[in-house]
Amino acid sequence: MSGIEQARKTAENLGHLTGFGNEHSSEALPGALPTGRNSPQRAPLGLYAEQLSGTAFTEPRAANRRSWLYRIRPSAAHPAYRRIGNGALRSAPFEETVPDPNRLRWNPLPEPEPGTDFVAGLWTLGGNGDARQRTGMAVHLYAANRSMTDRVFSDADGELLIVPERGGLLLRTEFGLLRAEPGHVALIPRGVRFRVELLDTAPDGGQSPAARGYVCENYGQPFQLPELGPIGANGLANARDFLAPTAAYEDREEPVEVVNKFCGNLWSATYDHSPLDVVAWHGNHVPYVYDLRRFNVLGTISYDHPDPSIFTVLTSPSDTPGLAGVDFVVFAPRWLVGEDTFRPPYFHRNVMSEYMGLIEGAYDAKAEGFLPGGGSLHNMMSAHGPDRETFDRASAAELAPRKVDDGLAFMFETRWPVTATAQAMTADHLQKGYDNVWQGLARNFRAQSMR
Ligand SMILES: O=C(O)Cc1cc(O)ccc1O
Ligand SMILES: [Fe+2]
Repeated sequence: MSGIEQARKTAENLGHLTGFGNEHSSEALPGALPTGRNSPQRAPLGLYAEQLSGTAFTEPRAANRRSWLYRIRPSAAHPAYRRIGNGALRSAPFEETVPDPNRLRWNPLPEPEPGTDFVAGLWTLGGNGDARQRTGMAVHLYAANRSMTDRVFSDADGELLIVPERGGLLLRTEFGLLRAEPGHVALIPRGVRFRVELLDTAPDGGQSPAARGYVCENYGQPFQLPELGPIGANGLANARDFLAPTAAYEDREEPVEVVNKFCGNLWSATYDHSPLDVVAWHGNHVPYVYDLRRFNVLGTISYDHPDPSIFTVLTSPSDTPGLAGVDFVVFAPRWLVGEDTFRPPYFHRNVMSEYMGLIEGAYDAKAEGFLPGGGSLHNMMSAHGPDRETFDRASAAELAPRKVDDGLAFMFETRWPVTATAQAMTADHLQKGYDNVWQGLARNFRAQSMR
């Protein structure tokens, strides 16, 4: 059986625990989880107890994230970490280029070199804040053609929201296994070790595995569900649709490299066993997947185009109420029924900065040039909105109810401008002439109303 077939078979029968932010618990062997206490004098089955804290011990209950792991060896049993090359991964603070007010758009990443795994395939577009201060975010893309085998990755700098665009992923984590297909998002919390195996070959009939997508690295407060306010008790991303893994462990006494992203750099230490050796766990600092097609899209049933905050799946709050460090927003299939309304996204200038990506199909504000696997960056106050073709079409369209179901787009919307990396500004796949999509918008002004 090929690696892909094996991974597929594994991915097909995974158990899950449901619910966002729950105090989950799971054991791969009966009796592995201690009852009534976290740290018994001797943990069951000769396991080591270890707490993994994603928030300060003292943060309020509603925000507090931690898990207890019961593992074959404690994580502490490892030799020194040594620096390794960062590849195309960059980190905040982003100072390679001057923040750019221009609207920027990229085509998909070029095909990776043969033998590129998920970690080697990470390519940073830009970001903001400071990893050392646990503020801000980074936008990464990935393109991989090989499963990780004898190494695992973890990110001390932040949580990773993985948005597959091409090819399914099997995520083997300390907490168990998750499957993330295009159209799903997967979240790996800060510090959690994981290995990425690829589940698909390239769509062109190629034999080699292929995976491509986006990653929002969130240095700030963990993503949470947005408040619902007057929407009520249900809607948007429903908590029950978030799936956490059930415990599954590797008992491998052989060298496994742990690649640790720490304050912007990659460090490596080789354990003499697999650190995915957690037999039981409980807590709420856990990885999860969410199927974006489960998003309960709310919008106008009268007139006007609501602000896209209505499409927020997850938000990382800042210390200022209502101001997100970063929001993850999805443009999912939905009906448009607004009367006397310009239905696509309006022209706007926004204090927040918007990175957009496309998982499949097309996006309703752009007639051409915004491609699956590509992305656009509309930084703080940069003027953008529908391209000329979209404006002309939508201004003349007959306003019958219309289903928009030909694409799945998303946005990382962040409080601070995104400074691009040098590689992003010099990349061949940075589009030239993006400004032209707004050229030729006709002057329609008449001093006298025709109504
Ligand atoms: O396409 C964009 O720019 C994202 C976006 C979508 C929308 O519906 C309203 C505002 C906005 O920034
Ligand atoms: Fe926008």
